Amino acid sequence: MQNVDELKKLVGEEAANLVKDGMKVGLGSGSTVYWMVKRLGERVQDGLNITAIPTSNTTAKWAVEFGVPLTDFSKVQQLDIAIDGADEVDKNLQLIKGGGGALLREKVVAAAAKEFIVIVDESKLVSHLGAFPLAVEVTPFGWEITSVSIADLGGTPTLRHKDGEVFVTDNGNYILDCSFNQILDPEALQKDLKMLVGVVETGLFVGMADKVIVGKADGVSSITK
Ligand SMILES: O=C[C@H](O)[C@H](O)[C@H](O)COP(=O)(O)O
Repeated sequence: MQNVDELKKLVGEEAANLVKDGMKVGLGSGSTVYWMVKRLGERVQDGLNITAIPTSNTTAKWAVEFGVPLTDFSKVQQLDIAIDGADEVDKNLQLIKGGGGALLREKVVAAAAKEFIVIVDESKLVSHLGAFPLAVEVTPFGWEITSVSIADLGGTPTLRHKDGEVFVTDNGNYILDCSFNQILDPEALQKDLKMLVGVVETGLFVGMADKVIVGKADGVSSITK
C-alpha cells in the first residue's frame, strides 16, 4: 500500500515521461507537479530539448533548481502540453484547482496548451465538485464587497491567510476560499463568478482537461474525455 506522497511521485514521473523532444511545456504548481518537474530536469540532463513556462514563482524555482529551461509568453504563443495537479476531479474531468493559490497562471497556461494533462492521487476523485473550498482570486481593492457578491451566489467566502498574514498571490491579488458544499453546475457557477466585478479568476476548470492521470494503490490509470 502506497501513501499519498508516493502516489503523487508516481503520477508526476509518469506525466514527465509524456513530454517529447522539442516540446514547449506548461509546468503547473503544487506538490504533485514537484515530482514532474524533478523528473523533467533529469530528462533534460539526459539530452531532452524543451522549453517551459511555469505557473508560479515556486515552480519557476524548482525548474531552475532541476535545470528545466524556462521561457515566457513574449517568446512562445502556444504550448504543446501543460501538466498540472488538481484539488478535485469529477467524472466529467471538471476540476477544482487553486489550493496553492496559483489558479490564474495555471488557467492561462492550460488555455495556451494543445493538450492539458492533470495528475492526481486517487483521493482527489469526487462524484461532485465542491467539498474542497473553491479558490477565487480577487482584487485586494474592494475584496470585502466582492465577498458579499459571492455570498449572494450561495458561497461562504473566507479570506485566505498564510503564516498569520493575508495570502497574496504571485499576481498581487487575494484569494477568497469559498465553500459551496456541492457544485451542481460548475460551468454556470464559473460564468456567474466571472461576471462579478473584482473577481479575477476562479479555480473551476471546466472543459479544459484532456486527460487525468490517477495514481492508485494498485497502479496508474487514466481518464480521458
Ligand atoms: O494552486 C495550486 C494548484 O491548483 C495545485 O495544482 C493543486 O492545489 C494541487 O496541489 P497538490 O498537487 O499539492 O495537491
